[in-house]
Amino acid sequence: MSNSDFGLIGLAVMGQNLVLNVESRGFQVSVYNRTASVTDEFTAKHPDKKIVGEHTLEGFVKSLASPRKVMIMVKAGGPVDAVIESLIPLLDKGDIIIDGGNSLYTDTERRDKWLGDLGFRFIGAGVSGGEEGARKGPSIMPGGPASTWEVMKPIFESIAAVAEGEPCVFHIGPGGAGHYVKMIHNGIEYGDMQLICEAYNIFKAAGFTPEELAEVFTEWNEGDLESYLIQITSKIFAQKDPETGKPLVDLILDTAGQKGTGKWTLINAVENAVVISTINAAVEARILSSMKDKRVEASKVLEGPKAEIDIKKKKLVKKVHDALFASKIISYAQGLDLIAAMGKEKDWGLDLGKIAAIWRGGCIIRARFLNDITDAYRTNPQLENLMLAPFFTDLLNEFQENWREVISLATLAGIPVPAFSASLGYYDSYRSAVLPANLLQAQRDFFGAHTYERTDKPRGEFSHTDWPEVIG
Ligand SMILES: NC(=O)C1=CN([C@@H]2O[C@H](COP(=O)(O)OP(=O)(O)OC[C@H]3O[C@@H](n4cnc5c(N)ncnc54)[C@H](OP(=O)(O)O)[C@@H]3O)[C@@H](O)[C@H]2O)C=CC1
Ligand SMILES: O=C(CO)[C@H](O)[C@H](O)COP(=O)(O)O
Repeated sequence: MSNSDFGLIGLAVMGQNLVLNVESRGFQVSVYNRTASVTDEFTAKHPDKKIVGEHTLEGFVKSLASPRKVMIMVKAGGPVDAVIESLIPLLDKGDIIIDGGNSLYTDTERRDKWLGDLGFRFIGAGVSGGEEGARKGPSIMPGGPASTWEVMKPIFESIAAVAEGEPCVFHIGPGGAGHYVKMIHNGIEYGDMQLICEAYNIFKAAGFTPEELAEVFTEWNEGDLESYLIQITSKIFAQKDPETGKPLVDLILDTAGQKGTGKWTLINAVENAVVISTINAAVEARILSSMKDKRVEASKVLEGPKAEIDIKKKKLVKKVHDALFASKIISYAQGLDLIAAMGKEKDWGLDLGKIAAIWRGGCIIRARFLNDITDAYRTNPQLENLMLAPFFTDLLNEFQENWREVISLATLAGIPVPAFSASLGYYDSYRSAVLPANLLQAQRDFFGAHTYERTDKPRGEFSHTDWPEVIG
């Protein structure tokens, strides 16, 4: 048998499906998994495919054509380093290692330097699309040297999703840029998911059944909210539990898991002094959801109104649609703002139009409105904030009344809407020519002589006041 064009290590959900995808494009693929039985089961399931299963890393490396292209799809963190360390003695200079997992971008930068110094080539590529995307065409966000990308381009372009005739992959930038953009993609994913959950909670309080919600989300998916997450949500509401015949969603415990990309996004936002309040609220909502026992105890003593919303269902659907869409625009505005800030800070030369374009297909956040985001940045690559692109300004102006009403209705009924509220708070703050920070500056000057600028003096000229003494 000839040597394989591509090798993949880590045959869990993502790895297996990526292998099948690569193989289906005409490449021969060698595979290796730490637990050998997984390799055997996988190759036995696909006897007619050009897939070579290996039980040892030595055999795996030997089975690859030069320069070797080895993709690692294992758990992020220590396992990636462990696999790289085992590969180093077996590879030749010039061979290419691709980490396709959800690695923290700073780890990718460390690995980029480590492997580069040893003469290997390294690509840190975010891959999005879950099981189905990996199999049929994910969105891929590769970072690393442009020359290494050129070698990988034919394979990556052939396996990626296609949106509007364009492959959902391009060279994002050097070093950790690809994994960084994937991290923000996931932060935005958290925001999208939480906003949908808040809409669901409001609908529940208005008496919608899961069957009715399946219809609402199906209808939404045929309009301007069309997206993968809205689509799967409609399917979730329609799903019955085979054991009980009840809607499955009603039987799932309300405690959310998270693997870290949302938290990393928040840390990075704080480091860059960029507001991502919608994503922040989404991460915190997952944390609060996981405190199930504490919430159950608190629900017995802390009072609030009955969670009931009394409004005609059809009217509510339109209002919640507007609140959801407006909040979603804010979430993307914030995520893209963070990418722009970090891109500048790191001098990565990031292209927001191209990034939005590769999120239009394959990935979890794929959505019809990413076409409009792509257009907005292609029209004006220097766009200050997505909210200020005329298309989105018009939508926000149209939606803002219903958005406020939904948040008021929810708040008066004691229904938590942290991501809706955080989004509106950002919108209202951003559009306020005057904020109450004058008082804040006075407070800072009062207790710490931090000085302040005055409205009647030029910017950059700082004043201080001898405030009255307050301590005894
Ligand atoms: N699942 C998803 O929807 C998505 C996942 N990702 C990312 O892709 C990567 C793979 O994800 P997924 O397919 O879900 O698999 P998991 O993250 O569950 O990882 C399981 C794989 O990692 C291997 N592994 C774990 N520890 C080690 C180690 N110390 N040495 C060698 N191999 C090890 C396992 O081997 P063994 O069988 O021997 O245990 C198995 O092949 C992760 O980084 C994930 O975050 C990205 C996008 C979507
Ligand atoms: O990267 C992904 C999707 O894009 C993975 O599914 C990831 O695990 C999602 O994050 P979390 O597990 O924290 O919800």
